[in-house]
Amino acid sequence: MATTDAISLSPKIKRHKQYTLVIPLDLHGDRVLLGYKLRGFGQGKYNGYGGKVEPNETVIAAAVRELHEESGLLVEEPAMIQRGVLLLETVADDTSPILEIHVFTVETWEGTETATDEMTPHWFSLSKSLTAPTKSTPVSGSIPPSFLSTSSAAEAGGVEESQPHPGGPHDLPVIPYFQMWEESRVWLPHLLRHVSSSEEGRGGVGGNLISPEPSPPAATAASDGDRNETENKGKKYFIHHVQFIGGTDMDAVDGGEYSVWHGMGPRRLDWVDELPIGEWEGRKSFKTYP
Ligand SMILES: Nc1[nH]c(=O)nc2c1ncn2[C@H]1C[C@H](O)[C@@H](COP(=O)(O)OP(=O)(O)OP(=O)(O)O)O1
Repeated sequence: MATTDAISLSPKIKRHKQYTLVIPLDLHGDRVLLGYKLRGFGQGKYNGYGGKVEPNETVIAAAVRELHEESGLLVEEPAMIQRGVLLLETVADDTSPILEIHVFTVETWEGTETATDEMTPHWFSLSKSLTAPTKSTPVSGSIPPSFLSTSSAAEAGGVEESQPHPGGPHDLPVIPYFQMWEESRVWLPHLLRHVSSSEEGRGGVGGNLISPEPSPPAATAASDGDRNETENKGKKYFIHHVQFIGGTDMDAVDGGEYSVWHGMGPRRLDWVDELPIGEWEGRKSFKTYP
């Protein structure tokens, strides 16, 4: 509980750097699409699709553009469902901006997911990924070993289709939360449960594939906002504030270099009725937070 109450983002004037993050969901197929990042910021991690919001670009336009550039999927702006915002701050480096990452899901698109020189697409099971595994929970063995290295068909100059899973959606692996950005294991299961429970009300994800909402492990529940899950029902957006203290990611494919964006410190996850997107749209430079 202390972790959720302790945070206060820097009262100093800090630059906000805006990013987008889009997670394609195939609800009827009970699948979530993530990309394995081959280069740049977050190399060697799985993540949604996104990037920096360019000057004079809206957040939603950037989300559409980055999704297309990195995955080949084409969506219209109205199909982007805004789900929340990550406000990530590092206290390990006073000069780093606050990363303001706008999170969207999409459920309809044109085109087929395609490997690019930046991301390789991989489908994961939605219903099996509603709780973040603990460190000791084995990640499903069905992730091909080649996915765990930075070598890929894209690097070799080819285009790699996502791997077929002959047995269908039931065979898809759990999201490899420990190969994602550290705070993803907090907010992503929340988001997936939120989407799944809203879908259940509308007839269910993947027909009747969805299992009953699981109880998260008690230890993480109190500290990561799950205690409010019942009262959060009906609220549409999450805001996840995290401070990083800096550290070495021992799970990283690159062998664990020190990063100021590692070492999750104080954090809180709130669900809200409204997201002040208008307020955030113009916040690309120095502003006082909050
Ligand atoms: N801690 C974090 N948690 C998270 O979930 N996503 C993060 C994250 N830190 C960064 N990201 C995301 C935001 C964005 O989608 C992506 C980083 O974007 P990039 O640096 O690849 O931007 P661009 O695609 O604009 O870059 P270039 O193509 O290199 O110009 O990683």
